[in-house]
Amino acid sequence: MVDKALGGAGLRGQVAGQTSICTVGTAGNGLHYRGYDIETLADKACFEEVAYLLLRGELPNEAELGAYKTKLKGMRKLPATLCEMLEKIPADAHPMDVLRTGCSALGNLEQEGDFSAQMDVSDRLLATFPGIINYWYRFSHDGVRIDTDSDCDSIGGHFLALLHGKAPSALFEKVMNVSLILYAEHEFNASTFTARVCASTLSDMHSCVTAAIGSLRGPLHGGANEMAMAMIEHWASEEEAVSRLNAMLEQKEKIMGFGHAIYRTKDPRNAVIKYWSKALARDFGDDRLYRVSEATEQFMWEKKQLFPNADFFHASAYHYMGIPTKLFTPIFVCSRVSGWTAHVMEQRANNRIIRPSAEYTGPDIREFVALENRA
Ligand SMILES: CC(=O)SCCNC(=O)CCNC(=O)[C@H](O)C(C)(C)COP(=O)(O)OP(=O)(O)OC[C@H]1O[C@@H](n2cnc3c(N)ncnc32)[C@H](O)[C@@H]1OP(=O)(O)O
Ligand SMILES: O=C([O-])CC(=O)C(=O)O
Repeated sequence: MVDKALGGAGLRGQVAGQTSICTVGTAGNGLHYRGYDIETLADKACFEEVAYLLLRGELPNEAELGAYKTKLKGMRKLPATLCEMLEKIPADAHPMDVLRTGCSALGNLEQEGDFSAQMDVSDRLLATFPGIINYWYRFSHDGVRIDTDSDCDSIGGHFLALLHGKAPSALFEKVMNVSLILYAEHEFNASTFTARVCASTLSDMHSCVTAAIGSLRGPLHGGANEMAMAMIEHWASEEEAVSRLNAMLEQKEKIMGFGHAIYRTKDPRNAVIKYWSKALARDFGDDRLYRVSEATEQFMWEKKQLFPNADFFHASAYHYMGIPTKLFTPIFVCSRVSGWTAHVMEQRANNRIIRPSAEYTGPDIREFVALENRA
């Protein structure tokens, strides 16, 4: 029986399993990866260090980090067959579908088999996702067959290098690094829970991640960063933002990039990405989007006590770095795959098939009526 006090809809408040990877909102509004505070990680660590922490349980020392970055760099090349498949996907496909297909295709070409190489499979996905999405994007949009290797040794820098065909500025590489850290992990969110349900059947890693990408795609989850951009990009001023928001709320529309299933007063990732969005606005030389975003934040708090989640200021930040809006959510995948695969391995290590019960609301037991006798 669902505990009504916990607000059963959406399984809110129910403990659905154990994890040692992450806590969300336990210390008020805090977020910790394996005990480390998110703000400290975003300030002092690089994304590869954080991925290592999530996947292996401890921060690497200098030699371990160097070796890990070298390993990931050496895993970037895509199989030729995968490139051929990506070339067949049309330019108007949804980029999250491209990644979902790319992940699934890789699972055919490089089958996981038994789980003994699960760490290498996880690293391979982490290393190849920037190449998969950018190979498709550059081929379908620019007619270019890119080399999915780049000289950048950070995953964030590598993503931008593939997209723009040149090494990113130090500022852009730093912000990508911060962004990937912020997005890497978030306990039992919808996509991670999807991955764990799939893992609990003892399915392979590629199936778990493919399923998770499907869940992240939706606008109530990862897709919100793109929807936020679509909302703010046409607003010329703070005044226009406020009048449009008023109209949207009157129509009972949801404001994308606001609210959260767990946090009640703030999302700790917001202040971090907001800071970097402001720095990027200065660098860009036009802060309209940033000002409009700040006005939206202030209005939403005053009017609805709703705060920006991780997605909202990512919209302006990514835009300032010259990233097309349709690639926003795929970047989330390039990061969150570290959390998903860590959860799959954790589920496998202490598994019982996830199979909750349902409260039945259909008709009582009734007699079957033969087809010819039905009204
Ligand atoms: C990285 C991430 O995945 S973060 C989440 C990204 N998603 C978004 O930004 C989409 C917009 N936000 C939302 O749809 C929701 O806030 C969710 C999906 C994130 C959380 O949903 P819930 O847990 O159901 O929200 P919650 O129970 O706190 O909602 C309380 C009330 O606030 C309203 N509300 C919540 N978010 C919003 C919003 N963004 N805009 C307008 N109203 C909102 C709800 O409609 C609800 O109103 P009601 O009681 O009249 O029905
Ligand atoms: O935890 C959630 O429900 C959504 C979220 O913020 C995330 O996955 O990063």
